Amino acid sequence: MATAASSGGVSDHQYVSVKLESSRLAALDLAPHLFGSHPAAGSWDPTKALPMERAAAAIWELSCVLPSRHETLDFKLLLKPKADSSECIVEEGPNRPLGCGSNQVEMTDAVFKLTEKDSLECKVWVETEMLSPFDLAASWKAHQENLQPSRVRGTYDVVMNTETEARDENDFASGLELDLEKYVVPTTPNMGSGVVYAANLTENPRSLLDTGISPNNLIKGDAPLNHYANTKKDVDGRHTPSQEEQKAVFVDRGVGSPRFARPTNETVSTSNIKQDSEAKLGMPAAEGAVAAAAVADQMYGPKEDRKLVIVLVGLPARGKTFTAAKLTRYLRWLGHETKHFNVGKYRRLKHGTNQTADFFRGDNKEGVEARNEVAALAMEDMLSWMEEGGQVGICDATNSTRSRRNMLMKMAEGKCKIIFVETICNDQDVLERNIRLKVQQSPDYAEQTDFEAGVRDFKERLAYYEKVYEPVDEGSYIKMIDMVSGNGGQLQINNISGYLPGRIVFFLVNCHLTPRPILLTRHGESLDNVRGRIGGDSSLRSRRKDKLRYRYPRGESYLDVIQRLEPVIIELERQRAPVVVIAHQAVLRSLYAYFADKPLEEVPKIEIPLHTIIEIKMGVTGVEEKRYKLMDAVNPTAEV
Ligand SMILES: Nc1ncnc2c1ncn2[C@@H]1O[C@H](COP(=O)(O)OP(=O)(O)OP(=O)(O)O)[C@@H](O)[C@H]1O
Ligand SMILES: O=P(O)(O)OC[C@H]1O[C@](O)(CO)[C@@H](O)[C@@H]1O
Repeated sequence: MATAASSGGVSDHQYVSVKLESSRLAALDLAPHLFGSHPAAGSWDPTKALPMERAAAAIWELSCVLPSRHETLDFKLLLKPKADSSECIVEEGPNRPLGCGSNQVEMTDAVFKLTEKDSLECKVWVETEMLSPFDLAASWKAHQENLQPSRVRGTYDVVMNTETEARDENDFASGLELDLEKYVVPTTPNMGSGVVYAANLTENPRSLLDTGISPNNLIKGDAPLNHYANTKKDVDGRHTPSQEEQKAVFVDRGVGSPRFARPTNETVSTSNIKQDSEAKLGMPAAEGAVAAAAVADQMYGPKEDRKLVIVLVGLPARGKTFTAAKLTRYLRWLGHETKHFNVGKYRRLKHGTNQTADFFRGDNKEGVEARNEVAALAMEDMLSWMEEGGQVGICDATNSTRSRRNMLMKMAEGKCKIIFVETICNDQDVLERNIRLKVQQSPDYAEQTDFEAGVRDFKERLAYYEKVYEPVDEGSYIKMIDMVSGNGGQLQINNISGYLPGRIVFFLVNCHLTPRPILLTRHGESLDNVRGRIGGDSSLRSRRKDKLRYRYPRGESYLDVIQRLEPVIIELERQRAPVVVIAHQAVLRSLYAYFADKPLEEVPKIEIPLHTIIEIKMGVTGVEEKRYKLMDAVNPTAEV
């Protein structure tokens, strides 16, 4: 089993997307345009400015593909009255430069002077991303065929390098004859059908659910992430979740009511809790040399060190749930029984989804009690699960006061070790983007029809939290400070020791949010592939009984391969440029399982077809997948 990984190189074309948001613009009958120094952007001639497409009620966008090694381009936005486009209003301030190079998202305001007394402020996002060869090929082909604006990533794009139409044999783009869009194949609902709101995928609150109903029917973990992307229900295209979806999960027992007894009739599936002797001893399910270190720690450490609780800390919209979900995926992939308990999910279940900012006020005694109560319930559920064999529990809430953290520490005393992971972000642009994402995605705002009112409410909630926030300086902690601002940020650690905490620190220090594709593909079809043979002692098929753990004589099991690939996953997380991984199926299955969050037992069965490219897109909302099938395999049914 071998891995060949290379980064970047194939195409250094740059995809640029400019988005403008204004709730006033449509009513003013003004159409936003972009013009700039490049001939394709009108060479500063307003009459040749490029119109932006209306993407939503208050959003306009334009995307373009810039050639490799382009000169710095300057541009500006301008507004043209729909009735008389000769009178245009150019945005105030200096030109906006578009440099050549890295992936980044930038958010600034554009100010247009409508009259002497009236100015219009619009939010503007400029996102640049190194372009995958597939998107480039599709765009190039469409441009060649139609000489029309084509679509890349779902938005219209303009190909800027029109003057280089004369074909050059050495030019990558001109040599591509493949329209990869037509090779796109449907993918599994797991990653392929869009990103899912991460908090929905966390543990179902067992202590809050009535008996006799499957929790999976109650909380729809696969609900699409963006309310606005759903069936049009109102002017902004917001999706209002069905009453059933919201109400079925709502079991209101009143603020400050006594704790509920845990249902005697267990309704939560515990099938994935290991019942074998290994689990009872608190041993990790993972095998191989790396996991041996964890086993040693667990055998010789004090009892409470055998179980680990990671308590997230931070103001709202700081990436706590995002970080918790990522850590959960990583630890599970390494074979550690890990569960993510999101207190927001408990809160929504017990108190409904329509709480206003007032509920989160630090001086709202009832609200504080209610929040403490659901946090305690989540912690209790986590500790019970740990007694049943769980190894790492992740408690995801703001946990923003010392008294809340004391309560959690008391509950965990003598049972498990606690590490606080605090996410701090002071970058106003990142925060603004996060807040807007939250209002788009969170079930808290699913019924709010006025997007800006939702943003205001969330900002008010945030301000209440800021008033009482006490950063962590107690116990064992990892502080992630401005890790996504683009400048690298910093990680501060205090009182961290042991194998697993060490791995967690190393993982977190390598994670970032820069959008980039990771391309997975198998080697070319071999004669053995055609014959359906995998060589060696493959007919031993002991292997058939337990393909995940079976270790070939002098060889490896899938679990061994996963352990061996751990540094590759860290490297894929660390890289900011596109990466292509060409490898054998077992290696790709193991890597893919990480990104798609597949349970270990499924790894040996994951289908990684020949002649297919799996594009994994990592970005600010999580992981998405797209597949391209380039041709059929000679023997597609051959098991390898
Ligand atoms: N370390 C980080 N710092 C800032 N933003 C981050 C970080 N990690 C992820 N993000 C971004 O923050 C966005 C919002 O994250 P998330 O929903 O996890 O916030 P949260 O802190 O859990 O908020 P809340 O407390 O309101 O539930 C994510 O979509 C992601 O783009
Ligand atoms: O009770 P705490 O610690 O504020 O944290 C839980 C709360 O955090 C939030 O994520 C803040 O936005 C809410 O969804 C949730 O109710």
